[in-house]
Amino acid sequence: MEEAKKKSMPVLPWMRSPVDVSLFEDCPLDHLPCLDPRLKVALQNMGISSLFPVQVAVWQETIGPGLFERDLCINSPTGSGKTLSYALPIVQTLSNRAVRCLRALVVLPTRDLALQVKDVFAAIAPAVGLSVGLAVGQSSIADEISELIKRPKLEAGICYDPEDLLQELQSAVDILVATPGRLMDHINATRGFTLEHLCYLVVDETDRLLREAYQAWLPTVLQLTRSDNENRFSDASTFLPSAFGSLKTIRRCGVERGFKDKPNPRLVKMVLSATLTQDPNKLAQLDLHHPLFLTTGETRYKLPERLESYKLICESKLKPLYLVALLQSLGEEKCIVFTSSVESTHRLCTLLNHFGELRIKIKEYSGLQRQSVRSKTLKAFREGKIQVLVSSDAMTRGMDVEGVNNVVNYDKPAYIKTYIHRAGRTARAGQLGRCFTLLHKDEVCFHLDSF
Ligand SMILES: Nc1ncnc2c1ncn2[C@@H]1O[C@H](COP(=O)(O)OP(=O)(O)OP(=O)(O)O)[C@@H](O)[C@H]1O
Repeated sequence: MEEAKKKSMPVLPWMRSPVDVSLFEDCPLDHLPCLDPRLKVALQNMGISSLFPVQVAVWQETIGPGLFERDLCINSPTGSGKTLSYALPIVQTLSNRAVRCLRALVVLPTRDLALQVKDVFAAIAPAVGLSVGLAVGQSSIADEISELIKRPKLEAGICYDPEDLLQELQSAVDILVATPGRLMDHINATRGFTLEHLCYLVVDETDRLLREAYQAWLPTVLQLTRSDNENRFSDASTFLPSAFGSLKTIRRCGVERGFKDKPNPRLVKMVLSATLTQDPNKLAQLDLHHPLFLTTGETRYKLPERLESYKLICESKLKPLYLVALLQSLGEEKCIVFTSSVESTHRLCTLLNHFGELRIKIKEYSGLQRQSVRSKTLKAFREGKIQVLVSSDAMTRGMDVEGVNNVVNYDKPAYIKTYIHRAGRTARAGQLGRCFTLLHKDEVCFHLDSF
């Protein structure tokens, strides 16, 4: 037991004395210190009357006594409300900005997740006069640029000297939610796109984003947001883009834009996941400043409180029949069935749709499909027009669909982390949920509770 505990002990010293989020309780909005009344109304309009524990803990480290002095590493279960935990303090802090420029950047691994997070910001930011943009490649790059960059003189019908153009371009957004690919497109080629004034960088689903280098987006962003005295430009030339549309984005020391006499603040980083890596090499890429680790309880990963996990043991060849019987018993409840590959997703979905007894709508959702098809399916699932989604792991991370009561692992997840993210599509926000895993008797040693 002691051995096991030692083994799971993080290597990094600052990870060994975390803030335990499980010691926090829900906090009614009326009792939340310093909450801007306009944001309180916006939250109430979203149906939120109190903050969840992770949101209260992060509030303390940002708006509360912590005052954003440390970078935050947040490891909190799926569905525990991590999105609002960073969105709310960022919006509240930026609410007193005097001049619009890009001050917060949130990076997510997929377009659907970015859209979801943008919706959360969009529900609160306008209440305090802030504007939120999206850079995910959903529309053409030209359309995206016109959403993100403003040309004041042109708008006012005034002719301008092309030489002055760069000076005149301004950000049309205060907060940008982006996927790494499109972010790099703007960094490389969009005139007037600058990270010069960035104050907050959020890396959501950190462990997934750190696995993928995506044109060196992270070192590029870190380099572009370093202040002059830290900036060794020659070192950067190894990865900085050649076209380099954002040469001007190198952060300057000096006065913060719109705040007279206030020095440019340090870039604050917030990194989050339900399965946050503890690997020092991976975390080193984030170049964290005096980081504070927030986690829930003593175990490394935690499942949602109200998740019920079941193992269904059957012979491999009978799996489809077991699944049909299970789906029949679940009636019209929303359910996501996970398979191990895009090919088996397609096969299983086709098969299920041939079972006449299943009087529910079943659709496939996988990485093999075009984004537009996936988005349409997801919308129909959200609206309850589809009851069952058969999905590959494209769906496992972060997706938040209301009313998903059941998750089925048709194929056993290869890793505990995969189990956590799949199961976490249900039992969100304190709701009840069930996760069924179909196993062959030789696979029963797969311990769902071994973490
Ligand atoms: N304070 C709150 N009160 C009620 N509902 C909330 C609150 N905060 C968040 N929610 C809801 O909880 C759900 C889960 O939130 P969110 O998607 O941020 O979870 P998460 O921790 O990021 O999960 P994952 O790790 O799966 O990405 C969302 O539907 C959100 O609207």
